[in-house]
Amino acid sequence: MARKGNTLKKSALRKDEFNEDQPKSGKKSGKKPVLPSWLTDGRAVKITGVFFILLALYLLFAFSSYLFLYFNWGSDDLFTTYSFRRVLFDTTIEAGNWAGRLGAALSLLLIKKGFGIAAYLIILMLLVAGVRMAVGAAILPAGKTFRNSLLGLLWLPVALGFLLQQSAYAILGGITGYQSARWLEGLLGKPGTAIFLLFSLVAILVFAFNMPLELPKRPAGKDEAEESEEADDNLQVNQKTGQNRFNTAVLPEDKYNTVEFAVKDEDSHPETKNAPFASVPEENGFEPVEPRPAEPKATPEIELTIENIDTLTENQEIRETPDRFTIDTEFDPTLELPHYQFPTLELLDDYGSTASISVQKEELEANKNRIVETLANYSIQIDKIKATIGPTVTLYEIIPAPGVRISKIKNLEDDIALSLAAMGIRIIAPIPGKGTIGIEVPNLKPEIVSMKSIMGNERFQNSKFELPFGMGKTIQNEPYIADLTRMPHILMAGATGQGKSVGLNAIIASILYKKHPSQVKFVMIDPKKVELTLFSKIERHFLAKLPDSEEAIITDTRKVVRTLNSLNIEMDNRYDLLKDAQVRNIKEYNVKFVDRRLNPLHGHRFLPYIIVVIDEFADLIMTAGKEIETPLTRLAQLARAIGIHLVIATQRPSVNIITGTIKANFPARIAFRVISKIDSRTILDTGGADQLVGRGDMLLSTGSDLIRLQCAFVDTPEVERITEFIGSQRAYPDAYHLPEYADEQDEKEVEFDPAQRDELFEDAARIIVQTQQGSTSLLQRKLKLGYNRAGRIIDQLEAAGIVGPFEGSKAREVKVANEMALEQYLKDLRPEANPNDY
Ligand SMILES: Nc1ncnc2c1ncn2[C@@H]1O[C@H](COP(=O)(O)OP(=O)(O)OP(=O)(O)O)[C@@H](O)[C@H]1O
Repeated sequence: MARKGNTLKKSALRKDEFNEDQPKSGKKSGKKPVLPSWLTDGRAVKITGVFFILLALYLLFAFSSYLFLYFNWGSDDLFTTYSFRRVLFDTTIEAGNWAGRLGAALSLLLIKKGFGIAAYLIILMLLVAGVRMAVGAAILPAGKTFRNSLLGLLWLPVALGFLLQQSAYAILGGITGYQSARWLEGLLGKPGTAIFLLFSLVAILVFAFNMPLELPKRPAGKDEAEESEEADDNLQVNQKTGQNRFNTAVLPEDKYNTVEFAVKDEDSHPETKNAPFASVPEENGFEPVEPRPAEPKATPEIELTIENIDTLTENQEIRETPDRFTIDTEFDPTLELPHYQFPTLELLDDYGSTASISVQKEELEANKNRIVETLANYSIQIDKIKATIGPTVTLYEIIPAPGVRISKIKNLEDDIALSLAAMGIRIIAPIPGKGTIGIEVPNLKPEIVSMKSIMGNERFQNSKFELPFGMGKTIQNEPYIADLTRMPHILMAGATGQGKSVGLNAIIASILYKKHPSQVKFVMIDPKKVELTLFSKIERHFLAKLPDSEEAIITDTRKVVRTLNSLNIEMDNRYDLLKDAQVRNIKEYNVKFVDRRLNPLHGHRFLPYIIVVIDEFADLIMTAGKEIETPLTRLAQLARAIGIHLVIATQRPSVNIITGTIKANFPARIAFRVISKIDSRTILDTGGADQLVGRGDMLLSTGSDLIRLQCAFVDTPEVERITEFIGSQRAYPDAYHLPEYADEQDEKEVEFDPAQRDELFEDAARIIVQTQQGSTSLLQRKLKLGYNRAGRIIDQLEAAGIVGPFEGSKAREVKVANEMALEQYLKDLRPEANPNDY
């Protein structure tokens, strides 16, 4: 929209409002300016500013000279003998002051008769105002300087007048100060005046500087002191040396292998030995070839080309990342742990050569022949087959002969799979965006994609994503690197032993390799109690927990409910901060905070990302149902903008676990091999996951795309080494604390009181002892109770010694062997049995 003339607000004092956008003439408004332009265009302001600066310098000379003369030669008091007017105009009077007669007169007025040395504050105010008006720069915040200087002009003369009244230095408080102090003394007495002055000093300091009032502390603990010293040292060291945070090796970008077969004749089947391979580099296991010239032949001869074979070598270069510290005044959250070293690639294992793509030409040929044969049986003619060899499967891309309908091939899906007789075949008809049909056939010798090859890849190392993670390799052998903030939550499913835990570890490890502990925190929920325990070593670096919780890896369902609710509070708090900062998301918020445009005194703080990892979600939903689902869904719906992301894994992808609401809020879903097509549909909304080969073979759905990946493999010893490496470094005093959340249950939980036990306590005890299963969900079912009440009863049973403590996904131990023993036990527990207790 075009800007209209003369619509900008004008102010005589604001330099920045007189900018280029200002209309050059008043033509459009048609009105004549009331004031001359030099008054309104900022020139007058500049001139006044320069005048103030020079006046400040003049007064500095005058005051200093006045005090110098006063203390060395007694005085330069012209006023005692001459009038102010005479001092100004009588040229016969000689002033000793360096600033002449006027300087002497002003000093006498402002220092001796006025405010004593507090008069220097007037110079300060003139300077601040002058510089601001002349060049638009702020040497000090103007408002605060004026306010504090005026308070100083009030307090300092009186205080000095009180303290120095009998000494030769009484002039430092000025006559005003001296007389005010006398008056106060008459009114309050000396002690009263001293108390008043002390009180007013404290009041001014609190008012002006928000001075904290606290009792003197014991000397700071060793850790704290060292930490802050180190922070300073580090800043210097790093500024000087430009030390880097990574010292890690980089692997070059992976190349992929594509093999092309061309079908020349559909009449018969090709002979493997005739396949036109050229010389074979031994280490690759197969060879680049030139396509053979198409010669008319009697057989359906197939031409094979292999494009673009490249051997990967490891650790080719050491990459240096940009300097960690810049010399400026930006807030740097990483200085909280300045010596933190990022994990190095040496902590990871290789799992054989990263280059070996071990599909042999015989295997390729055999598969190709079977595909051609099968299709020929159904009279489907094909023009060309192209094979792309991935780490686990090879994709045979078929270009049908003109006139062949894709739907025909699609209908033959099952037959083709059957005749290829291999597990893990997946047919993609057509490949989205191409007019070809894809048949994925598992390799006889699948390749393990090591985490090292992903982390060492340039794409990962140079990634500018907020929360980058390397999931594995695509069928083109390229690393798949994504940003968790864009996902923004991940739901992962797969039958037991198919690679979920490894997948979770790959995501967590990626982020540990890229992020400083101040930038990201994990909330780890592990009802199985085994998978995530390794990460407890990095509790004080990377984990977040409830303030009263001892364990940072959350295994108890009750605590999970509390933690998820607490995360909801954290989310609401963060939204308030974002609103106050007038930004839309955590990224903008942190940029503003780092630029020091948000005041920590108003509650602003650097916000780390929080990643909530849940291994075995089904267990939680089975035991706590809605209590888990409600806060979790709210997080999934709303937490993206404030930097909370969820990564959830489950063995059982059934519809009662992965409900519609949960699915709707998790657009990114990962499926490892599942048992049935129905499970595949539940997780991905399509089949395919039941056709995977297992061991990290996975499908990733991002809502629009479905990609087959081989998940990066990171083994337990590797995770141990990473956590050990991080855990052995200097840490925060504790894990990151989430806001307090107490549910009603916790309040009641404190102590078991037999008199207050639930009325179903005894029935519950009988059910548990009869079935010998200490399970909350059993009580829920049998007694038709909600989770809260069943949980409360099970706690009471634990306190009464009938069941043992919570053991994750396992049922609690039942400590009473049979019903007879229980009846006796219950009898003893009844209040009537122990009358003295009440
Ligand atoms: N990406 C991978 N590459 C190679 N092997 C893998 C990969 N992922 C998993 N495996 C193999 O499968 C085994 C089981 O994997 P994992 O523990 O991740 O399964 P899971 O799905 O978590 O099982 P559960 O649900 O029983 O915990 C691993 O010990 C490993 O041998």
